[in-house]
Amino acid sequence: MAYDQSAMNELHWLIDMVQTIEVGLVVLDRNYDIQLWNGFMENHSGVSPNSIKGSNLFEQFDYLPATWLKQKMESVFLLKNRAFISWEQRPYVFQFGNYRPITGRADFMYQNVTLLPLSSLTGEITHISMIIYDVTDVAINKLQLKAANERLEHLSQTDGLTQLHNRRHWQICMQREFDRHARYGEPTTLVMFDIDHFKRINDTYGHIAGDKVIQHVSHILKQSLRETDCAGRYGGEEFSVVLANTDAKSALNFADRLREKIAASEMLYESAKISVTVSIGICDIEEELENSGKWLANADHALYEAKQAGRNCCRIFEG
Ligand SMILES: Nc1nc2c(ncn2[C@@H]2O[C@H](COP(=O)(O)OP(=O)(O)OP(=O)(O)O)[C@@H](O)[C@H]2O)c(=O)[nH]1
Repeated sequence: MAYDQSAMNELHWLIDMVQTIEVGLVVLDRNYDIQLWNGFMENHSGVSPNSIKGSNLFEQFDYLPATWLKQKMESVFLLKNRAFISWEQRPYVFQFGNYRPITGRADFMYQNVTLLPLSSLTGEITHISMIIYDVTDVAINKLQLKAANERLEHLSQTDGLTQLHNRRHWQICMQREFDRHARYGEPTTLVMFDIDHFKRINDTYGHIAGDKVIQHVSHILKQSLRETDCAGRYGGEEFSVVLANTDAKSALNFADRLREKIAASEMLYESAKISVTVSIGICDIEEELENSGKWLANADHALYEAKQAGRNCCRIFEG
């Protein structure tokens, strides 16, 4: 008798805990009809256990990804194994609002869900249980950390003045294109250019005007690029571009168009109209090129020749 009493007590406590625990508990039968719906589910869905018991889960919540979820549930019935749904795979299964004040930034509750086979007294799997965990805090923290890391990564790769790749990151891209050429042999060309007599701009109009000219030139450069081109600010007023799938002749077309666009444009600074020109060096990858450093040096040499030839012109490196 005393044993019965204690067992009854235990059962009572368990039911109480199931009702009040801060985790969602749902039991479904073989037809996905709801057999148990605890307090957590009631609080977040607004639907009481009495009104939902016996109704079909997928009819009750028609937004549920039925095909996908049924497939997972069938495998739980069949293989008698647990299955997990992580918020990273699917942010939520049940569309519940997020009421937590600390994570007010999320509009919905992120969830991890476990599907658990429930066996009858004969050992048959007749039901499954869904256990729904609110992981909004963890998810938001992780997403914020990821976003912050992405911002930091972008900052560490980007030149602040022009928003082009900075020198270090551009060199990594350039090396990648050099290696790609070694593997696939596609024509790849390096273009380096430098603003002519830039010192005079600084001396005449001041450093701020000089900075604006650098931004102006990089803006025109960005407009001229294709998706696959990799452009960077190599140094103060020196820019570098790797043109993928482009031979020296096509690169010369690109470079001449860019040069003409820059020469034809004007930048307004205070009441002054500032025009600049650029000199451009071009070098494609030849078979005898030992490394990317030599490629860069050759393009730089071609740029030097363009300067020597009177500036505002392009030169292709001739070995
Ligand atoms: N405003 C500004 N000036 C810079 C920046 N980086 C480098 N410079 C200046 O750019 C000038 C480069 O001058 P030089 O290398 O002599 O070349 P240049 O006057 O352009 O002459 P050429 O290249 O021979 O046509 C220097 O005066 C640098 O101080 C920058 O970020 N902003």
